[in-house]
Amino acid sequence: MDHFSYKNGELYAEDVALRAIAEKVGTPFYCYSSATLERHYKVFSGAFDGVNSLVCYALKANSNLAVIRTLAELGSGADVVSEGELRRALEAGIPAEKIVFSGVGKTPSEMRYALEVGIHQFNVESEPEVRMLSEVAQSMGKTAPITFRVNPDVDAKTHAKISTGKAENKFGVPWQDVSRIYREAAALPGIEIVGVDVHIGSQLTDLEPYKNAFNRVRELVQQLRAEGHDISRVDLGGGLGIPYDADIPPEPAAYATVALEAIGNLGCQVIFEPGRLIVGNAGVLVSEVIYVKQATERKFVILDAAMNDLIRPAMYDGYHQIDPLREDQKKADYAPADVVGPVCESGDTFARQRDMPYLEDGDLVAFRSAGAYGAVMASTYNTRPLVPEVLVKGDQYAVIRARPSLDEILKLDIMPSWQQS
Ligand SMILES: Cc1ncc(COP(=O)(O)O)c(C=O)c1O
Ligand SMILES: N[C@@H](CCCC[NH3+])C(=O)O
Repeated sequence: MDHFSYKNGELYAEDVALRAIAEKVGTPFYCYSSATLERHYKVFSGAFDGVNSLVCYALKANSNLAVIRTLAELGSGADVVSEGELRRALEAGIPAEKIVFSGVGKTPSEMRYALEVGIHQFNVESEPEVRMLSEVAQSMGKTAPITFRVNPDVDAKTHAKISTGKAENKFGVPWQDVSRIYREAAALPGIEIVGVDVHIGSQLTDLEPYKNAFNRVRELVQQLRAEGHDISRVDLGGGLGIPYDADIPPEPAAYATVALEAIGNLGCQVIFEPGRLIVGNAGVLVSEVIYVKQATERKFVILDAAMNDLIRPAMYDGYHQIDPLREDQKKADYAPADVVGPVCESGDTFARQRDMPYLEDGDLVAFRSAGAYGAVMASTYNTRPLVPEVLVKGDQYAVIRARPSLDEILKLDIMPSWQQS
């Protein structure tokens, strides 16, 4: 069931009309549905019922505290990639023992903080990193539980910018060096090896790359055990795609079958790091049409949202369905148009020559599937205030991040002494 649907001729988020939020909060804004967040989390975690598993929601997809809290209340763990995300996870109520720390560039001070709070594990991505982690842990009289993220050199068949499991990508330790790297790490005083980690990319719509990677990991676990390592956890990462356009990604249940066929009977705790799957379709970006410009070659629908608010179309040619809030407009005369924002870049284009319904100045539209990698990737480019976020639950809604004022933005800059009058 879609929690963003038309009722009484208007697009609603659960039981709240998006137009009513727009009137109070102004546009553009992100709006998330608690019911969708809950449903997605439950469908994913439910696919592993009865399995020794831990779902660590990947905060990078959407790290608003209220969103994390919604998932924390359902029992979610967290996958974090910075001290900032780690603090968010803890603040939102996710216990440290359900938090895994990923990323190729963890700094010594981030390591120290994570060791202090006692996270579940570090997913280490290189030899210099494991040596540094050992030193930091030893200096604190602790040992760091680690997996190595291994690079299985498989093609995830997704956009090049979000593919992470090929040998040419910066992620993970090279497959041919894994055995030596585990052996050397096992000898480090501040390190306790607990498992193996893999994450091959994002927005995967095909199970084949997963099958290949997970089967390679299965063999690796058996080999590492034969070499004397105590492997009790396998972290399979995230990456399962969502429907944006015509692609129909596999259901979590089918993904679970592939994962458990490969890893299920190894006697390990199986960890997952889904991001987009949980939050992607739980959010929309609502924007107002500022002008409709008829140029010689084409029609431009100019919105008040721009690439700084939602960068996926500019950065990955990402597709987002754009629907008018008024249902009668959704049914009205379609004609090709470019949908663009006000930022001074040609790349500030959300859709090119897309069949759009008839729209006029002042009309409101919603970008679908904007809950993941939307607000978190927003910037203030062109001195546009960071876009606010709203969370709906039933017939209630709350602003969960406010739009900063221009005064607040200007105050962030500091004039050097020689310029102060
Ligand atoms: C290590 C790691 N885990 C989890 C994720 C979450 O990915 P997704 O949002 O595609 O599920 C990512 C991002 O691709 C990642 O880099
Ligand atoms: N930001 C990307 C996904 C990146 C995944 C990061 N691990 C997107 O919007 O598709």
